[in-house]
Amino acid sequence: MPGVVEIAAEPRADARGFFARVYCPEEFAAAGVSFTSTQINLSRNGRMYTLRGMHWQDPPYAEAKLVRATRGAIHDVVIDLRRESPTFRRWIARRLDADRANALFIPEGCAHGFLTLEPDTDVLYQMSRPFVGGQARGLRYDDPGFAISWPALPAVIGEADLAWASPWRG
Ligand SMILES: Cc1cn([C@H]2C[C@H](O)[C@@H](COP(=O)(O)OP(=O)(O)O[C@H]3O[C@@H](C)C(=O)[C@@H](O)[C@H]3O)O2)c(=O)[nH]c1=O
Repeated sequence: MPGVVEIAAEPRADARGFFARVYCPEEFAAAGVSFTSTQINLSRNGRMYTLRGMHWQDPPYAEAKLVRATRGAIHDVVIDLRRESPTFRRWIARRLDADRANALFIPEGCAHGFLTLEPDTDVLYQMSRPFVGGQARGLRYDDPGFAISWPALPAVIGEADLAWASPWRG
């Protein structure tokens, strides 16, 4: 999907564990990803199969984000909502886990959501712009127009995420 990039860390392991650089704007730019973060958000998810999504914001509040699990693991999903994109309306999924320290860069114009794959999973987002309330847009994780294949049904999901209009007619 154009502009969506999985970032693999290069952990240097020793007797203590590992060390990995996980965010480097210069290296990202060299790989064609223009991204600097202004805010960092953390969500804690107690139960396995907690679902959050599918979220985005429209211009002028559109956000790019760099997402990772810092504890546990997630099944991370991106839907391309950019009309000019060759993958408009398609979705992709990646497993992100704390042990591998991998991350997904999600550009503006894409919906994002995840399902936790372990209990007590923490998800860290680096955001391209400061949060502006009241601008959240969303569609249902099970919207028939997208038919996302999830590894399990959600055990926990917020009321707001169940209330998005379905099917999405954006
Ligand atoms: C997203 C966000 C929420 N909030 C507030 C609003 C609300 O009171 C509380 C919880 O917000 P939400 O219910 O929207 O949180 P959540 O459902 O976890 O929203 C997140 O979902 C994932 C899938 C994303 O991609 C994120 O960008 C974000 O949209 O935190 C902030 O203060 N800053 C923020 O950046």
